Amino acid sequence: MCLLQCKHVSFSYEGRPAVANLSFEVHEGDYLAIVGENGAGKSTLVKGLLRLKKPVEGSVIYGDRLRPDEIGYLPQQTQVQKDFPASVYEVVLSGCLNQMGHHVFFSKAQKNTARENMEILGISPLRERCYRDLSGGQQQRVLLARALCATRKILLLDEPVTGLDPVVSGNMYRIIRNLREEKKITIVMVSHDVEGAVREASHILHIAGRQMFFGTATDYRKSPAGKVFLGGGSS
Ligand SMILES: Nc1ncnc2c1ncn2[C@@H]1O[C@H](COP(=O)(O)OP(=O)(O)OP(=O)(O)O)[C@@H](O)[C@H]1O
Repeated sequence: MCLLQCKHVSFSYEGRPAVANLSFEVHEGDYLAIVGENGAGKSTLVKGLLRLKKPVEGSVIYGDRLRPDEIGYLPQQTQVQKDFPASVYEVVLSGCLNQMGHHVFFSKAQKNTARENMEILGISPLRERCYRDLSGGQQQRVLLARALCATRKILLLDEPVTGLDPVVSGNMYRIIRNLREEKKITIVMVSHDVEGAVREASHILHIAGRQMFFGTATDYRKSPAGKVFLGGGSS
C-alpha cells in the first residue's frame, strides 16, 4: 500500500528553486533513505512531506488515510534542542502533543504510550534524567521514542546518526531496523552516511537540487549516481 507519493514536486524559497521535479513513492514496509550533498534539498523535502512547506509545482499525496500528524518525526538536532531543560519522560510524552485536541492534560493512554516507547528504546532507566545531560546517542533514542508517540505507521528521521560515533550509530541503525521488522513501521530517513544508508535501506532517493536516482538500494549501487556518490564517500 502506498503511504506517500510525490509527483513532479518542486520547492522554492522566495522564487529561488531549492529542489525540482521529484517523483517517488513510499510503500508500507519500505525503508527509504534520502541522500545528497549539503544544500541538495533534503530538509526542504522533509518539510514538504510533513506539509510544513507547500510545493510550487506537483503534489505530495498521502495514502492509506495517513494524516500529517500521524507521521513520527525526528528532527535534525540543533544546539537549542540539545540543551533542552526537561526530563526524558517529559520530552518523550511531548510526542503525544499532536493528539491532544482540546484536552489540557495528557490521557492515561498517552502516558502509557510514552512509557511503552521508552521501554522499546531501552531508556526507561533514564526517565527522570534531564535530557540535556544525556550523551548524543541517548538523546537520539529519546527523540526516537518521542517520534514513536505520534505513529505506528511511518517515521521520518532527519539525520538520526549524524554526530554519533560508529558504535552508537550502529546501535541506532539496529533500533531503526527492529522498528521496521518487528513493529512494521515504514521508515523514511535523511542521511549523510551514504554507506550506512545503502546498507540499511530498501530504497534510495538521491537528490542534488533535482532527482539523481530513485529505486532500490541494490540498483543504486550499480547506477552512475550511486557509483559516484559511494565512490566519493559521504559528504
Ligand atoms: N529558509 C530558507 N530560505 C531560503 N533558502 C533556503 C532556506 N532553507 C534552505 N534554503 C536553500 O534551499 C536549498 C536546499 O536546502 P536544504 O536545507 O533543503 O538542503 P539539505 O540537503 O537539507 O542540506 P544539508 O545537508 O546541509 O542539511 C539550498 O540552496 C538552501 O540554501
